[in-house]
Amino acid sequence: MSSLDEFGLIRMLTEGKQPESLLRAGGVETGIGDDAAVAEATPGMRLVMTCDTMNEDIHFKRITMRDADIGFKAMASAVSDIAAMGGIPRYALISLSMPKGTEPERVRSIYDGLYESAARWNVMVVGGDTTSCTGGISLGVTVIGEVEPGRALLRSAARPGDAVFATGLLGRSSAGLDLLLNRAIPAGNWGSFDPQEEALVQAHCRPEPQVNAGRLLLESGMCRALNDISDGLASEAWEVAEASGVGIDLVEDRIPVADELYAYAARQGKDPMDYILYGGEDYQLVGTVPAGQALELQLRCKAAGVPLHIIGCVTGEAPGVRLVQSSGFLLNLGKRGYNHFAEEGG
Ligand SMILES: Nc1ncnc2c1ncn2[C@@H]1O[C@H](COP(=O)(O)OP(=O)(O)O)[C@@H](O)[C@H]1O
Ligand SMILES: Cc1ncc(C[n+]2csc(CCOP(=O)(O)OP(=O)(O)O)c2C)c(N)n1
Ligand SMILES: [Mg+2]
Ligand SMILES: [Mg+2]
Ligand SMILES: [Mg+2]
Repeated sequence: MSSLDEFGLIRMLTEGKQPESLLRAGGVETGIGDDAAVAEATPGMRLVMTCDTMNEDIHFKRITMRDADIGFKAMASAVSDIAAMGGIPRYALISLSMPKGTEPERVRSIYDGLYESAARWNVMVVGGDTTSCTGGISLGVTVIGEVEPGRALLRSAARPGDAVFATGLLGRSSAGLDLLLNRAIPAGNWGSFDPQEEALVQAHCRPEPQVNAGRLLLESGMCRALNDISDGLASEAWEVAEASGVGIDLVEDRIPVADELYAYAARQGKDPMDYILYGGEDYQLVGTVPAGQALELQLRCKAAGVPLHIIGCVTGEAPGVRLVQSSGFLLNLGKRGYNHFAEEGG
């Protein structure tokens, strides 16, 4: 980072990435360059606010993600929390910390990915903060969005008798991570993955937050609770169960397993459910709908091209999550998922 000072660096990373006309159309009055950003709030809407951080060696390593993927995924994971509220993402602030001596090319690529992700979900990057640090790279993304008053989809809204659903396929990101860690080839030089492996790697490096699904679920008026899956299905279902004061039964035979996950898990001698329940970083949504409306919601989602799988039900049991196994055995699932402060790290 020798040839650039902090301000030159910020300019290099952000200048011209989102043209003035786009920012204006997106509601930005004052963007990057002043003490703070000023942007429009849609009259009558509420703000939805969230942040997520990606740290080197915790969320990514040189062998697991290309630099552009890091930026893409940092934005995607924050947008996912807006999606999980049924909100519309609008603005983002980026907090970048990196060790002195980081190659400018590296951060430039991270920002390419960040802006690619921002464009995808129509998010205006309005500011941030850049600092040096002693560890690895850290990228924090704050996203501000909007939602109709009183309509946000909360973890606490599940009721006994609801059906439990998940959008899309789970466990693939975690299997992709497993694959990348086992191969231990520097990111960008992979080259040798077969198409099924490539799909797992893609799920890990380029997750797709379910913004359209979240909006559809809110607008349907049928969805009760909603949560995004960052730490694994078991952990996120537990969050809904505890916040709502209900039990959740997941039915193993109803949880879809992607072909590529099935094949990879079989090769590893592992159960695909381990990736699905405890892996995380899928950024799909898990939620509940009154059972009598589940089919209607499913049809409405299908018509909009949003997959919705009914994977279980909400019970009046004490808060907890159980798996109805294919054998019929009822297994109590631990709160286990990715845990930053677990002894073994995760
Ligand atoms: N350091 C913190 N200070 C204040 N609030 C926090 C902090 N970390 C997390 N939270 C809040 O705690 C809640 C749960 O956070 P987290 O588990 O990270 O959410 P998610 O998994 O959906 O990203 C959120 O409301 C989040 O804003
Ligand atoms: C090198 C590496 N090791 C392990 C993981 C797995 N991992 C790291 S953080 C995480 C959970 C999601 O991150 P978190 O910061 O907890 O997101 P949040 O729940 O706050 O959205 C997972 C599964 C990874 N992505 N990369
Ligand atoms: Mg978090
Ligand atoms: Mg979340
Ligand atoms: Mg999150």
